Amino acid sequence: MGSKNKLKRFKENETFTNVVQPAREEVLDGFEYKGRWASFFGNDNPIVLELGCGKGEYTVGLAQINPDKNHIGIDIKGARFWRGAKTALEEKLNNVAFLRSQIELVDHLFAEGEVSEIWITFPDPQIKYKRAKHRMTNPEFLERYKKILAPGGLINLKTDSEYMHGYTLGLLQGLGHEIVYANHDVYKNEGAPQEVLGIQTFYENQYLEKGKSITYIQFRIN
Ligand SMILES: C[S@@+](CC[C@H](N)C(=O)[O-])C[C@H]1O[C@@H](n2cnc3c(N)ncnc32)[C@H](O)[C@@H]1O
Repeated sequence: MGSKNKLKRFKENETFTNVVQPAREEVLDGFEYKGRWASFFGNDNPIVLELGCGKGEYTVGLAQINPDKNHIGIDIKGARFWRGAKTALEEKLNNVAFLRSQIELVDHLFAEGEVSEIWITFPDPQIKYKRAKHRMTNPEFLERYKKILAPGGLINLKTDSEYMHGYTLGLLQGLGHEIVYANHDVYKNEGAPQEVLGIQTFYENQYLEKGKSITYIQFRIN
């Protein structure tokens, strides 16, 4: 995408009522919506997050299926989620928001137990050992998710990366967390839920064109 187009999207994001773009300091000093997301949406429906949402396909797709839940896509790249935010406004989906922030700050963005479910869609697997701290299912991230999830809250990981799939399964088993469901090729092996089969992301479509298998894990943190 050209820089002119990006600038246009950044400008438009500022006018979108469903986009929240706090400065890092605001988040660290006591974020206005932490513990108050119900006031943002005007109801206290369950909150579902998509972390590293890119263009926000899951945020919009799940919001269409579940109008009685509030969906928030988080990404640091505003020019990407501009797409999802615009679609949600055009379709008058008032249960959608996009939040521009670092996922590392997620426990500053939401209060304890404020989130009912998390989707992690096609994260960069960060295979190199030095990059492990950025892997979105590493133990530090799981601790952050645990803080903000309500009791029994679910985490969903959908990825093309065999590495990320295997790493996460091994970690969950080792730490004694509950693996609710796992499938290493969702379009081939029967049993994956409709939410997994019926929504495809931008990155997913690229992997599907290359004939890659798509994997899925649903789990709970103990
Ligand atoms: C590989 S892309 C996947 C995007 C989308 N989920 C999809 O499937 O098309 C990963 C996304 O995560 C975002 N991301 C990666 N690390 C992040 C972080 N620490 N905080 C916020 N966003 C992050 C990137 O900006 C990028 O949009």
